Amino acid sequence: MTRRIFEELVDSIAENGEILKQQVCCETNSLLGSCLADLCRMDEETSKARLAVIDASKRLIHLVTGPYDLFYDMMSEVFQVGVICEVEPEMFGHTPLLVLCVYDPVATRSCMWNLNIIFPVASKIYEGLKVDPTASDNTRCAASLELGFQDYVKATTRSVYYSSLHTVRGFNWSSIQTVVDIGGSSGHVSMALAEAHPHLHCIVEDLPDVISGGRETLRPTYADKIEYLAHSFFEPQPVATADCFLLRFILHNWSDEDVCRIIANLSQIYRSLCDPASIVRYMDCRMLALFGGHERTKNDIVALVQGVDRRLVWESCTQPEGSVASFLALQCI
Ligand SMILES: C[S@@+](CC[C@H](N)C(=O)[O-])C[C@H]1O[C@@H](n2cnc3c(N)ncnc32)[C@H](O)[C@@H]1O
Repeated sequence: MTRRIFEELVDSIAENGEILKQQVCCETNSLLGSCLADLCRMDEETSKARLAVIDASKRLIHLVTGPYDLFYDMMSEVFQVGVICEVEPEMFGHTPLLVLCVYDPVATRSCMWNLNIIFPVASKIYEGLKVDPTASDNTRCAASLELGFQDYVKATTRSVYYSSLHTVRGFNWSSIQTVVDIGGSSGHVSMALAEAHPHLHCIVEDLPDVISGGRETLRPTYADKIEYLAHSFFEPQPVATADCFLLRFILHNWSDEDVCRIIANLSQIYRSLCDPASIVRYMDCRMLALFGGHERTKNDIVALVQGVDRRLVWESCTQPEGSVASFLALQCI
């Protein structure tokens, strides 16, 4: 179909162009202006041929260049992004932003992050708002729906390897009165501890939003056993009288430098850690890919801790059977 129209247009231009050519040849140069429209003695046949050439040429341009209006609409969308602009009518050029992206690797990566991560996630905002119109539940936000990150976390924490029962059973809690559950989230580990060891007083520390969520949902049975404290582990530890600081799945997504800052903010440390096993190596890779952090062996931790405070000395390491993590006990001498 397109081929037939193309051939008809080319033939029409050739045929009518021939008629125009004859007229042009009859004119003396002095009478011919800057274009054929200026032909002074144009008879009816020539006039028709001229209009036919104009019409066929326009249609041929559209056929060869594609639907220009649609193309222009699409370009107008691209203008909004700010990387291409219309330098002059129908002439497109790069903006300084695009030039920056070409020469600055940080700007390029930032654009790629937006294109690969943010834009696909943002496309799920509508679905997220349909299930959670207040947009207050991060398990149903666009990122969770698109990337399934919360499901991944849920599935991991549900597995037996990560069970809080290992924390409950794997350590001799009888000598401890007060435990600070650093980065304790909504307090699920403290609840398991309080249930199994009723003498324990647990203080759950986490970021303010997490703490207010935990406080609101705490069951009355735990009211006198668990308290909540909004605190960042990058600030000096406010609870000076605790017997034990529990850091469960806290250090592994931070760099050595950050881990040193976290440790330096504590006066005594008890840290659960496992010896390298295949599951830990797997976790190690995930921490590296997601946060630039990594899992640490007993020796890694001891070296880090000693670098921060030489009074903190290695006491014991026990790995509850079936647990991915171990208890690493360090004592302040
Ligand atoms: C991987 S979760 C571990 C939760 C809990 N300890 C467990 O074992 O299931 C890490 C926790 O650290 C908290 N967190 C992140 N940055 C923090 C900070 N600067 N200060 C205190 N808590 C923080 C997060 O809100 C989250 O609850």
